[in-house]
Amino acid sequence: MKIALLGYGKMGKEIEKIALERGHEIVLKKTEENDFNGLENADVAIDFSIPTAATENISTCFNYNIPVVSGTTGWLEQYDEMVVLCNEKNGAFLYGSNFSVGVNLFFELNAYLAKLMANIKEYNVSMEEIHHTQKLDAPSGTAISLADGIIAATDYTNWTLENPSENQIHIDAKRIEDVPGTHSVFYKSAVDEIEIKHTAFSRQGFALGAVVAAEWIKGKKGIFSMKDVLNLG
Ligand SMILES: NC(=O)C1=CN([C@@H]2O[C@H](COP(=O)(O)OP(=O)(O)OC[C@H]3O[C@@H](n4cnc5c(N)ncnc54)[C@H](OP(=O)(O)O)[C@@H]3O)[C@@H](O)[C@H]2O)C=CC1
Ligand SMILES: O=C(O)C1=N[C@H](C(=O)O)C[C@H](O)C1
Repeated sequence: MKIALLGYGKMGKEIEKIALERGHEIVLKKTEENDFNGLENADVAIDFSIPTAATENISTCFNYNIPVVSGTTGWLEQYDEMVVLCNEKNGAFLYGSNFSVGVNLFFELNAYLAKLMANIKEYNVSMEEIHHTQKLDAPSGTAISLADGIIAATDYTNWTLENPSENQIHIDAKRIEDVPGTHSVFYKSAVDEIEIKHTAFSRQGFALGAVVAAEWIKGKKGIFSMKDVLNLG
């Protein structure tokens, strides 16, 4: 398969390594410095760029009729716009705040726990995410997905990075050198605490998941998520 990499930083390079190992070819390495030359030859594009570049990258793929998998975080207020555009162009689009199998299972566990806790008012929920110091967005896309999972099942209405009111989920976003990504969800009462936690040891799991998603989306049309790729229902 011919792959266009939109973003060739820490993730782009890790994805390249895994894509080559799986027999794919890289036809474009897009950064801030170059243009989309080569995108026309791709079977699929993988966008891991920066928040301000994601929508241009994704919409350009729709214009070229190339299926696109995006893992870039920090641009989600424009997600609905991209969905409309994808449908207008009869394209294929898959966004994932986190492509690792482990985190996608963690999303399911989080949703299940939130459902269990929905009517148990003794517990307050909060979250922590820890990432490397180069990360541009806070909270992480993964933390937002986890918060959305809790909001869907409980009386919590939104998340905040500081001073939560009663119906807000507090997310503590920490930046520590070289941490690939750690997410925890806490339910605390006066007498105890339940914690669920996912720790990434490297970027390998994110990158493998993105390549598997790219292999999966080739030849498809529509809007997808990692739930579809991993058959999580
Ligand atoms: N969904 C997931 O599983 C994961 C998502 N991420 C997300 O992926 C994104 C990238 O992360 P990471 O690789 O660590 O970041 P890096 O900062 O290491 O890389 C970003 C890359 O984007 C490039 N870039 C800048 N402008 C453009 C543009 N206009 N078009 C295309 N590329 C551009 C940069 O180019 P230049 O070098 O020229 O500046 C650089 O190559 C982030 O949003 C991060 O949150 C990260 C890990 C996992
Ligand atoms: O920027 C990162 O590095 C990561 N970003 C994603 C996010 O914002 O959730 C996924 C992962 O945690 C690493």
